[in-house]
Amino acid sequence: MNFTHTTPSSTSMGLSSSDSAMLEMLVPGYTFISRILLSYLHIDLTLYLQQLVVLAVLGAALRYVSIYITGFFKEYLVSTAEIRLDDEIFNYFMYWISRQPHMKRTNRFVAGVKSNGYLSDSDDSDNDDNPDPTEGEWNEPGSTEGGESFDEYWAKVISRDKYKPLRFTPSQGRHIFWYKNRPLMLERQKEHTTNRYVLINERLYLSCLGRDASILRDVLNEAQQAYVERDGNRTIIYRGHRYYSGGSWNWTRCMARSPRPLSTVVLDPEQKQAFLDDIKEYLHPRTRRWYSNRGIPYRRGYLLHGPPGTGKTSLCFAAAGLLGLKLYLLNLNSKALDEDNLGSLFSDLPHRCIILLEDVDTAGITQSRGKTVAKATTEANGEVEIEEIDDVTAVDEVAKPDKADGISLSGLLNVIDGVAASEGRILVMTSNHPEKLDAALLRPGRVDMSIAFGYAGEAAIKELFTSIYITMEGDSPRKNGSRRQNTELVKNTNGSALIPNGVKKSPSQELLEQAEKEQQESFDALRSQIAVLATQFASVIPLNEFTAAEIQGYLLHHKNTPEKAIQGAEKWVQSVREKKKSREEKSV
Ligand SMILES: Nc1ncnc2c1ncn2[C@@H]1O[C@H](COP(=O)(O)OP(=O)(O)OP(=O)(O)O)[C@@H](O)[C@H]1O
Repeated sequence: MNFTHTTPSSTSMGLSSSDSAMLEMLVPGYTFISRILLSYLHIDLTLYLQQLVVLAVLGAALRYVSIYITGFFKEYLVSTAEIRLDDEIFNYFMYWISRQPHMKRTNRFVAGVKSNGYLSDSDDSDNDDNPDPTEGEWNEPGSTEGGESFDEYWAKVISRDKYKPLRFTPSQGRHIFWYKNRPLMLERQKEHTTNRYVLINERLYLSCLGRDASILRDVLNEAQQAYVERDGNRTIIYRGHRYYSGGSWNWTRCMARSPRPLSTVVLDPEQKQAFLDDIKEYLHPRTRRWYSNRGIPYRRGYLLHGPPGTGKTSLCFAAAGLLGLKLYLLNLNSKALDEDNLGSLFSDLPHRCIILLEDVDTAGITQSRGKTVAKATTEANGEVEIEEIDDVTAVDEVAKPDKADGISLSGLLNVIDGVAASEGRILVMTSNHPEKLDAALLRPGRVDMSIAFGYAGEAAIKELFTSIYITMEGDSPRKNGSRRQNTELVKNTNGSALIPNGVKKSPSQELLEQAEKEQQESFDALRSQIAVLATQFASVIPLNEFTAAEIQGYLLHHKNTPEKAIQGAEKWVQSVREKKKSREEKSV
């Protein structure tokens, strides 16, 4: 007797195992489906084998052709711009697109209270990057606009703060929208990453039909313009930062703040002017040429030194605002920052900017590079005097032990002015103890100018007092609203409808002149009154003992009552002295 062993998957269906394997390859799941159909519905797929094979081959061919055509289309008939999350353009584009009318109509969007989502953890509606919409909105009781009490105003602000403005950006996937009568496609893609520290990484692809990508550049330029216009004249601050442990460091925009007028920084006017003139001279185009003609690296460094709270950071910030420069902050104390990252941060700096390294003496870079070191001491005139010393132990009390992590002195020196160091930037270092710094860090080329900030002398005390009590543009009137009335007058008389044609000097013009004169007189009277009070205040405060920050802090307690500030000054001096003494005793 002849037995032939058959299996359902081969002979019963008339298929060899190689045929099944081929079908399985063309139609994944074929074997499973055919068995189910045979068992439950008694449909034998092998009867339709020819048709099935033709269909499968056709399907595979179609898939291949469609991939090829899509690839061809993408490569030759479509232009695409890629936008990466770690670049500022991502913010520009998200800001721009969230304000486009089609974002109101789309049914697939990401809703959020931040415009960018990830780039900056502090870039939300609560910080300075988004101007407060309620700023200057309060109408005092009795004002012509219809006043409200502070409590009413505050209740309004608080209830508005509960609702952060919502922003809508396109969700993951493809979106078609129209720009200048042309269809554009935006694809938002989440990046797959194996790094467990990276929570989100994504890219945008902006495409248009045709090989001419100028429309994409137009969109991106417009996005940048919208973003930059929003900043106005505010000073943009970046900080060196990394997204996740082990990742690379980048400059992240952290806020945009109203510029600080240089006049509000109390410092010897000559020093202030010298600092500003020096920066301006450095930024002048002829200086760059001058440097390059002589082969001198085009770099400038400043050291601002003095006790805490004497205005070092304020001066740097005011200079950035005045010159419209971006400010880059970097904390050298971070153990996670290594020399490679420091180098790449410096090389990523734009050509014109201020990079501020605060408190360099605390950054663990105080150890010397070699055997011959120098001891830096601050002279009475504020200059940092450098004295060469052969023995390393001579500065032992200021030298920290080698750090396992972070930046070494030679690492810092290399990025500041090594062969690969960037050019064009303004480096500002601040220090509370310049005498602790290695002479190598202070030598010309690295520090070209040093400015000493000291405790407040008589002129500084008077200036601080005056700056608190003088009425400035934008201040609300403190009493009876006389300033506001004057402003109203200016507004009304400026209106063209109030000045009849052909009349040289209308009654309203005369009124305006009269009001301006009165305003000037009352301003002069106020100024001289404040000058007298400032002299009284300066006579009570011991000279060269308190920092500007301390004096300012005290005056802020009496910001509407200068007389009270003078009366309480002596008591305040005593209490601060006692606090300092007890702090010193504790630290000994
Ligand atoms: N010379 C000054 N003129 C005007 N304001 C000052 C001055 N010094 C300090 N202040 C005020 O004190 C505060 C602290 O000032 P700032 O941060 O500039 O001091 P700093 O010298 O940089 O201090 P630190 O060494 O601690 O960084 C600020 O609010 C600033 O307005």
